[in-house]
Amino acid sequence: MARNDDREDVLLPPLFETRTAKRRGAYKIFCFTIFVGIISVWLYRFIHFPSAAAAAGKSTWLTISAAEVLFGLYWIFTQAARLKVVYRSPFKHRLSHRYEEELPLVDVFVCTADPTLEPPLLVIDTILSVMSYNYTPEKLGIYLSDDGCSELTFYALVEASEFAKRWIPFVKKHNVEPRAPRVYFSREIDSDEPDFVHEWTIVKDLYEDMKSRIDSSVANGFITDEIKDKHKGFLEWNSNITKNDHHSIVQILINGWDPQGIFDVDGNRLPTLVYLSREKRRGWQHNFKAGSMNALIRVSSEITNAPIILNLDCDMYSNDPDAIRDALCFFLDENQGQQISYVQYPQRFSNITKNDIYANEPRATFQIELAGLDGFGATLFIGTGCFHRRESLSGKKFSYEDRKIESNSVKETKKIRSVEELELASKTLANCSYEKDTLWGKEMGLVYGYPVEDIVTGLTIQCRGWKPVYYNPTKHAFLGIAPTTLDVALVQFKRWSEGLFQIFFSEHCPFIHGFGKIKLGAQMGYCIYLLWAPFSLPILAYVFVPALCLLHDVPLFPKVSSLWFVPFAYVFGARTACSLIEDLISGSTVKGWWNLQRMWLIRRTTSYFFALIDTIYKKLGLSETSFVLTGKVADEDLRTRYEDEIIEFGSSSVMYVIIATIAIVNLLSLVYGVFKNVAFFGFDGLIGVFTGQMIVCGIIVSLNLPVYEALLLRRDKGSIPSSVLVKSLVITSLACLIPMF
Ligand SMILES: O=c1ccn([C@@H]2O[C@H](COP(=O)(O)OP(=O)(O)O[C@H]3O[C@H](CO)[C@@H](O)[C@H](O)[C@H]3O)[C@@H](O)[C@H]2O)c(=O)[nH]1
Ligand SMILES: [Mn+2]
Repeated sequence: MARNDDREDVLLPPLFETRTAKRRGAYKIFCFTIFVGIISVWLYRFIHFPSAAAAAGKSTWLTISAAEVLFGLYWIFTQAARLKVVYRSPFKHRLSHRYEEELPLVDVFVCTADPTLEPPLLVIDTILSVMSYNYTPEKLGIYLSDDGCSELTFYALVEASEFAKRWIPFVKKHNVEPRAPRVYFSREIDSDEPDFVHEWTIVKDLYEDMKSRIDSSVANGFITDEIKDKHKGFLEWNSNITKNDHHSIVQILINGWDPQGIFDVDGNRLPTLVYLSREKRRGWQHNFKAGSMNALIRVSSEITNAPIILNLDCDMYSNDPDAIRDALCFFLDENQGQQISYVQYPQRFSNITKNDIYANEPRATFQIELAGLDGFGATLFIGTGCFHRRESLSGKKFSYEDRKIESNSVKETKKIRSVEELELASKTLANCSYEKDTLWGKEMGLVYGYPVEDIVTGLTIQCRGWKPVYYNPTKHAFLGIAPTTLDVALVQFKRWSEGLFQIFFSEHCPFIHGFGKIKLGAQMGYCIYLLWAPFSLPILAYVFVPALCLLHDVPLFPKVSSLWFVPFAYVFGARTACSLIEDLISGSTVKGWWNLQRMWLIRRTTSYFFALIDTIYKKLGLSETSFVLTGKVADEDLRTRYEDEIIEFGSSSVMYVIIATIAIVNLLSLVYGVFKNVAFFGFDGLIGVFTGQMIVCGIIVSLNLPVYEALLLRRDKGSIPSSVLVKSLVITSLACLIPMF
């Protein structure tokens, strides 16, 4: 990104603006009142510690007090992310005006790993959407990394490179969106102008033809010889190749700089398009997505070497053809741009239902928390939808001195080397042995050793002095596919919470690694996420202890008439109201908020808890890090239920046993508590010494209504199998026998 030094930088209006959220003063006062409430709760627990003669047991009291102390501390962390919320807005017209001719090269990395879970058609939809950016094609390099080493995926990419010749001129001429053909053609035609309709029909037919060719290859599971003859790339595959054992494959499908190269039907150039499948061998660590990103960084440096890199998961199509320009406003801003290492967009999805049944798009997190971390210069890197400065991704420390080294021209060597030479040279860079005894995965590229390579990499980049930014535009820049079953959603959260907790427990712990390098607020902000797994314990305590104590007539909370009841009620009420308001102003619905509360309860008691256990296992060396891929396809029957917002259980996962047990224990206690207390004391019983526990059970029961339904009423494939019901009834009976002391 060469800067023209003749320009009077200081006089130029900035390319982006940063606004700090207003009314933070009032919020701080409100926070303070909650804080006082929390302290009072702690104080109550301390002062009223049961004496030997008291009805309440010491251990239960201790457990619940510990849970409350942890909740309070966690709440403090969440407030760190709310102290300085900032919003960014780029000015892309200024960018075009000032830099149009000298805009930098941009490389786009798309990662895929499995042709079944991530169907090739889905992958090329993403590829085609980024190929059609409103950006000079010569300046775009698109790379697909295929960790599945699948001939089918490669074939789909070959087809896409052909289809692009028709697709790109069509979308650019008519300015249609979204530029992902699968999504675009699944919608109604958006104009009745004859010329357009004509062209639309032609392109759609081409798309349908391509789709059926790809679909039938996928259905066959192999590529016919007739197809194989059409591209030399297929020669790379032989019968010995498996997903986990194969040589490096690099195929440059479109060489965007070759004068005799490939042009679209209007005679315009097409972006460079490269297929990569890094070498895999038994006995070598492949490091999941981080490994593939690092291979991409090296291979692309040999071919296009763009100073800016956009990285996307294979299901994240580009929904805004101008997204590159928005992002460049940050990097090219004369005053602040130099220190910006990456521009992260929130992870949005195309298949979210109105009330987001699995809470896949946590609105307040996107709108407030991540923006709050940005305020501390600690924007999280969340793995996809992120523009990077190649330098910062390659391990460089930020310094003001050597800031003018970036280039915006195609690597000189590239122009004199043939495609074959380039392919040969880059293959070596994707070999297993290449990284041996190097700093890759440690100080260079994405960091290895964690299933959440993104968060830890972002943290190390910040610790090297860079200041990433978070940008949350109204028009979603990228749209992915969110899990549509509870199982998949919970497994995903298990991977995340496990990976996050591993970071906390490693040399990369923000308090250690970030000490003196990032702000304290940022370190605390990171912990909101890194501590998900251990925070399953206080929640588990809170869903079981009050309920079981109620069953055993052991009181845990102050009487309603006591003054001590006030802090409990206030902290709970104020926090609930606050989270509801935050979600509503961030665009959620009341039902969406309620669904989020249910998902929090479920995740914390299942995914996070299992993650905690597995982390301990790993620390003891009993198991290895794994990466369970998130499925991106759903069958018809399931899709209808998803669209109707009915939770899909449909397996007998142990996680469901926990969910069902919690639901049953609390229902039982609530019924017992209400009957017993009303029977003895009438209305006074309802507002007596057990009120607090009845409220806790009541809330858990109401969050679990869909669980009872799935356990008892539903008969569809998504209901909870009766084996789960039986197991949880057994556990419930045992739990009820535990003495509460
Ligand atoms: O060995 C692997 C495993 C995964 N992937 C790719 O990584 C991406 C993310 O995998 P997915 O199964 O979709 O996981 P998600 O939970 O949806 O991913 C989120 O969480 C990951 C970290 O756990 C981040 O890497 C992702 O960017 C982020 O979207 C996909 O494109 C995969 O193809 C690889 O390339 N190689
Ligand atoms: Mn994903």
